[in-house]
Amino acid sequence: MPYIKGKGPSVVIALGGNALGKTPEEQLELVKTTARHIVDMVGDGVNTIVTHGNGPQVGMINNAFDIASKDPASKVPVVPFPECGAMSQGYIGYHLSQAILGELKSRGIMRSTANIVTQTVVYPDDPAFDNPTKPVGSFMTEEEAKALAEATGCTVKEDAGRGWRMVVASPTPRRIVEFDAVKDLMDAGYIVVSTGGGGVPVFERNDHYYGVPAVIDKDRSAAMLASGFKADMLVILTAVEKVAVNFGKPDQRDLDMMTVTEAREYIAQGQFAPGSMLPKVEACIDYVTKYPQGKALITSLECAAAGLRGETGTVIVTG
Ligand SMILES: Nc1ncnc2c1ncn2[C@@H]1O[C@H](COP(=O)(O)OP(=O)(O)O)[C@@H](O)[C@H]1O
Ligand SMILES: NC(=O)OP(=O)(O)O
Repeated sequence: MPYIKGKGPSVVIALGGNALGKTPEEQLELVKTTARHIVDMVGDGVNTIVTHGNGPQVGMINNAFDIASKDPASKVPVVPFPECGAMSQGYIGYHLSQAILGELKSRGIMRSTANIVTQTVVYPDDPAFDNPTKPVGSFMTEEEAKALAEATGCTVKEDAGRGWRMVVASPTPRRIVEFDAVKDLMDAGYIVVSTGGGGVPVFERNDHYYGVPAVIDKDRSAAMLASGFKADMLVILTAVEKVAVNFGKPDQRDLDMMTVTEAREYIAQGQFAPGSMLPKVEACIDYVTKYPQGKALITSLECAAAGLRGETGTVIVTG
């Protein structure tokens, strides 16, 4: 089916960490595979917005500037955290866009990409600012993490049984500043890479925006975009094909479908790990609650195209 601008179904995709890798070199290689799966999924018929995480990347950029700026000989200035967030969006978007363009071209699909460095309004009184929870940067041992906290004053925490990381506040996204521009580009047929890392968090004061040192959960921002656009689907791509109950236990059971009521029951039972699967399920609940005609899908990058065809993954619907 040839692509007809604005006529196909619409999808907001949220890419997890396994789609990007941890270093620029690794990312440049991994995004080729990511782009193949994205184009398999949305090819020439789907209106698409691609959002992505930035935890490892914003931490890496922040760390590099932090260390360099402490050495007077380097003449590297102090670079604030929101600027690091914007840099992470720019560099990840550049890699993704390059890879998607290459994939489209190799298949003869006449579409293009557009990257938008996006700002997301958050509220100053958000309680998240009193309790940093969002892991950024690379994993460390407990000793390394505590030494970093001692040296820089940052907060460090254990991340879902996988090691220690620096953590920053993760406020609730309230509004995407560039929402209209993203919509116009999507309607014009571009595959839009937007709201990376959830968008750079900003406070809005007297008609101006001010960057905030925090990282928004990208799945929550993706859900807000999807409900705002009344997108037909929110697709959260991570490292597992399906969401499970009793995850990692001998009696693990993979789920094909959950209603919002069932998802809430599983959350109450503690089935989804905070900091990993829980925010994804919550984002899906948020989207289908605000836009009940929508369908949310959680699956792996490899299963993305099959998931969109309804063949696999976990679907979350209203009810
Ligand atoms: N109930 C569950 N079902 C499936 N996966 C789960 C569950 N609880 C925790 N997980 C873990 O959550 C991971 C997804 O979270 P995370 O790695 O933080 O996401 P991202 O892909 O956005 O980086 C899965 O790969 C899986 O290891
Ligand atoms: N911003 C964000 O959610 O990044 P990660 O997915 O890398 O944690």
